[in-house]
Amino acid sequence: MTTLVGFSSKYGATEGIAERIARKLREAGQDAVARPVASVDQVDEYDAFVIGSSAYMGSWRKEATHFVRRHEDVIRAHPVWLFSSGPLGTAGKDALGRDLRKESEPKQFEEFGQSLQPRGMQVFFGALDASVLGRRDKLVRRIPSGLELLPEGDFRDWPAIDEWAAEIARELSA
Ligand SMILES: Cc1cc2nc3c(=O)[nH]c(=O)nc-3n(C[C@H](O)[C@H](O)[C@H](O)COP(=O)(O)O)c2cc1C
Repeated sequence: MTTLVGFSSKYGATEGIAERIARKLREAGQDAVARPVASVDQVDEYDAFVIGSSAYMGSWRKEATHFVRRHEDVIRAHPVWLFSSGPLGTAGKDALGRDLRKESEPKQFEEFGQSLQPRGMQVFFGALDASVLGRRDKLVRRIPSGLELLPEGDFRDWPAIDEWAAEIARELSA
């Protein structure tokens, strides 16, 4: 039984999360590989799916959305979990006191929550290195409150990621 941890990552933060999940699954005795979704053509060889993308402007990256839509019939016939990497900073709540991870759910969680009936959908804090951002992303950070919403740093919560991977491993071996 092989699990695909398929990811879309613009600057590497989500790739790191996907690699970590795959490693934790392997350490728990599961066969798991992390692959960029853009490099996966055939999904028939996988028996379970963990699919994740970073979120930009409230949305998963296009290649992740297209991947899921293209392989929806196969994916939904197997155990599936979705994750998104996005919110930045150390606060758990936004300026209005709302749960930041809940507010950072990409719109795809609603669509694929319905179509795939995933066993879990999880938002993880992400990472941002301003020095590697493309021109447009740099400009977005310059809009009013852009720097506040998109602070620089690595906010990935490894214990939370490990715990989620352990939960998946437990379900897969049940
Ligand atoms: C221009 C820009 C827009 C962003 N928009 C969002 C967003 O709407 N929601 C969110 O949760 N994170 C947002 N982020 C944060 C990224 O999703 C986060 O840095 C993520 O971990 C990057 O992962 P990647 O390197 O794998 O692409 C944004 C970051 C940038 C630079």
